[in-house]
Amino acid sequence: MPLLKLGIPKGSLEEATIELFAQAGWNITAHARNYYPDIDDPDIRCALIRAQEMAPYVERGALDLGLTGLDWILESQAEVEQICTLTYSKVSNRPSRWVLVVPQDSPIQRIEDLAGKKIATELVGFTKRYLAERGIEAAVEFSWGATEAKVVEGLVDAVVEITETGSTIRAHGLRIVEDLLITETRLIANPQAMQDPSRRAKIEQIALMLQAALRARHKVALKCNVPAECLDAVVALLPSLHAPTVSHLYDRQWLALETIVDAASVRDLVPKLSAAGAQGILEYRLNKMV
Ligand SMILES: Nc1ncnc2c1ncn2[C@@H]1O[C@H](COP(=O)(O)OP(=O)(O)OP(=O)(O)O)[C@@H](O)[C@H]1O
Ligand SMILES: O=P(O)(O)OC[C@H]1O[C@H](OP(=O)(O)OP(=O)(O)O)[C@H](O)[C@@H]1O
Ligand SMILES: [Mg+2]
Repeated sequence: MPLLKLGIPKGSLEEATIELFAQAGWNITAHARNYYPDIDDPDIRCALIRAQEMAPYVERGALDLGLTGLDWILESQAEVEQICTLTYSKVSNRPSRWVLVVPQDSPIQRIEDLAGKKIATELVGFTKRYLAERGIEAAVEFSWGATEAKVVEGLVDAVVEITETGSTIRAHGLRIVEDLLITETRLIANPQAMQDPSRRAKIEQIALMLQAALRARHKVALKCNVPAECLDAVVALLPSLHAPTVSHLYDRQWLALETIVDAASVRDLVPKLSAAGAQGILEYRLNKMV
């Protein structure tokens, strides 16, 4: 098959993306001084590309496939096929938000109060369109970064910035006026590449495995042994969607129970299972969930 040209986002998403590929089954090794990381799949050639430039390169076919944020796909207005959403950011498995922020004591309370004001952002096109759709006339200027500092210094009236954990906004003592966009990582493909059966198959394989790896991060497997007389009480505690597998132990008075649950529910669930008579409770991490 022809080599599939894959763009890995350089910058904020780089580490998290390489980690996700590793969990999905592909080892990518970045090198300090070149932008062509190795990948242990002879069908794929990798390139490190800025998230901001990913969609235009995928649109024109310089890359068949790439990962970038929804924010930069919208900003570039590139025509690419969005294969799937992969909800992870720089440090978490959650989306990030582009927000309008002002100093705590600013008179700006609502987005409409921006009329006649000056705003700095890296996401200029999106912000201009967002304001135009609401009939708000304001000056939007490009910021090369460290954007929060500009509103603190009074260089502009407001900034539109991305926030994930909220720590940068807190550190600058800023106030969020409005959410403009919830963004998460997307897998995007060149439309012609999707017409080619062998590249399409490879893209679908990658999409399936990346989604399976991400899904598994939110779930765990639970195993326990239950005396037969406690089985109904223990099963009643488990979420109904996840019907448990039940098998007999050598001692027929005991049953082994296995199920998949939300990782976040475990700290509440395990004490309840124990109180209902479950013993030898084990929790396993999962690597993939299809
Ligand atoms: N915590 C985060 N901070 C910034 N961007 C993030 C974060 N989490 C995810 N992203 C996504 O990463 C992409 C931006 O990454 P990129 O590395 O190109 O910009 P950057 O983080 O501003 O780079 P730089 O390190 O040069 O400031 C966007 O699609 C954005 O949605
Ligand atoms: O809500 P948080 O988790 O604090 O993350 C958001 C911050 O991270 C990014 O900064 P980056 O590291 O890209 O620096 P930059 O401002 O120079 O682009 C972004 O521009 C915010 O400043
Ligand atoms: Mg930045």
